[in-house]
Amino acid sequence: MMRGHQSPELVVAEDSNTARNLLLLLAKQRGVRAAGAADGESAMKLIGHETKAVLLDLRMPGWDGFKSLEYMALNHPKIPTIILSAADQAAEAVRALKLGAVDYLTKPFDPEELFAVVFKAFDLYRMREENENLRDAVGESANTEDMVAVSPGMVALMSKARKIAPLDSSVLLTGNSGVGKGMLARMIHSLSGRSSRPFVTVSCPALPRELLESELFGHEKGAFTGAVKRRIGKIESAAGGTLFLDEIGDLPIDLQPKILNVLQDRQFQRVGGEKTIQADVRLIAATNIDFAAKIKEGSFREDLFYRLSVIPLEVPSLCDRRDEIGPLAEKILGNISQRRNCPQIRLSPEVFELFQKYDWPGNVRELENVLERCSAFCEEGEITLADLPPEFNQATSKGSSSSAGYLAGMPLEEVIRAAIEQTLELCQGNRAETARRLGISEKSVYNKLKAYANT
Ligand SMILES: Nc1ncnc2c1ncn2[C@@H]1O[C@H](COP(=O)(O)OP(=O)(O)OP(=O)(O)O)[C@@H](O)[C@H]1O
Repeated sequence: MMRGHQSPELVVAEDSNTARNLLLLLAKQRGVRAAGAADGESAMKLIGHETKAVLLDLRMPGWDGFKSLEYMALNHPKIPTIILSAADQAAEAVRALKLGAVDYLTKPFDPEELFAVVFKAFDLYRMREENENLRDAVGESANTEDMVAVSPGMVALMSKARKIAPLDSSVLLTGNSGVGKGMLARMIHSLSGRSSRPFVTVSCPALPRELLESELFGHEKGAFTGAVKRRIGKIESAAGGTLFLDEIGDLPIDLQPKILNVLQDRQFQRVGGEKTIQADVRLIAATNIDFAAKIKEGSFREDLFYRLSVIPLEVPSLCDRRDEIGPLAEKILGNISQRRNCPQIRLSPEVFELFQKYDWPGNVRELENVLERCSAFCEEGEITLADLPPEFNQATSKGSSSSAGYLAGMPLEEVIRAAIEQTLELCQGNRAETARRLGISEKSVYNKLKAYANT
């Protein structure tokens, strides 16, 4: 039964009274506590502690879907938003997805399909919450023992990291995607004098420019449309601790002087604010790109690069430390087994050998994903060749650790499709990251996927 003080699990923003009332009725029939409003702004006010998803019409009087999405990204980033769009609004729906909506449904919708999407969004919300709790827990406990380091390169890196951890200088971590830069940053923080204060991460490509600026520096009430209350940015919330700027190469050029100011003068201003605020953070930045090219083309300031890289540390790719694949796999499988409360899952000798030969372009993250997936299917606690994903077998069965051998003779379109689909999987469905890694536009990724969906 709905109690007065409980906030809705589902908020519906839809200007058509008939459609809104129908949605609320359908929700009630499924035991979902829902509330609705006819415009975005009123709907946003209904969001409470128990809200796990928002259904958002795109065209509404007052705050439309886009304005509401921006508000959600700023104020309720964990709550998934599902777009309700008319059949002729496909382009707008895509824009909404880019602004962070998780899915979109075209009207008229099938109630079963609609609620399947809503329940998936509830699951996603729970997952985001769990991840956040997990991250907080890991943040507290990250220490040298969590990080596997047995290869000479990693042992040397860890020893350097331990030495520089207590200093307050900024650190630039370089290395390919998934090598462990984020983990190393946490470790440096946990070994520093700032360890009892927050470790705060900001991923530069994850947000559009305006949202990123507000995420970093915060904003004053009324600074821009949607800024309905003052917001404290990540630099401020990391006070006394460490700010980890992931993928710093994607920091927009016009935000770079503001970060330079934080590094040089240890101060900044909130967006729309006049007060100068002291920035008490240690900066650790990470990148997987070649800065020389970015500086040359003028998209990254050289002075900022030098300020950031007072201490440069390079994390080697997994294929350059193959002796670490075994210990890493064991550690990851240990974590999985512990989480599932089952005996330690092992690799069969054949899989172990194959793992040593494989190139691991997605590095430790790919190893984690493969193990996570295989251990869900494996029987009797051992991962065998049959449990491996097909593309993994394909890539290695030709006796070559590089994929070039099996690509030869394949129709180009299939190669492109495989590259897009596998990169998307590697990036856990993140289209923007997929586009970035493949060096194509996000629109091209979207168009290709749309075309593949019809074949
Ligand atoms: N040496 C290691 N020991 C144990 N786990 C590791 C190690 N290196 C990486 N991992 C794990 O691999 C995953 C990827 O690591 P992380 O996110 O730190 O990589 P990254 O280099 O920051 O990636 P990206 O550039 O894509 O952000 C994480 O789940 C991390 O816990």
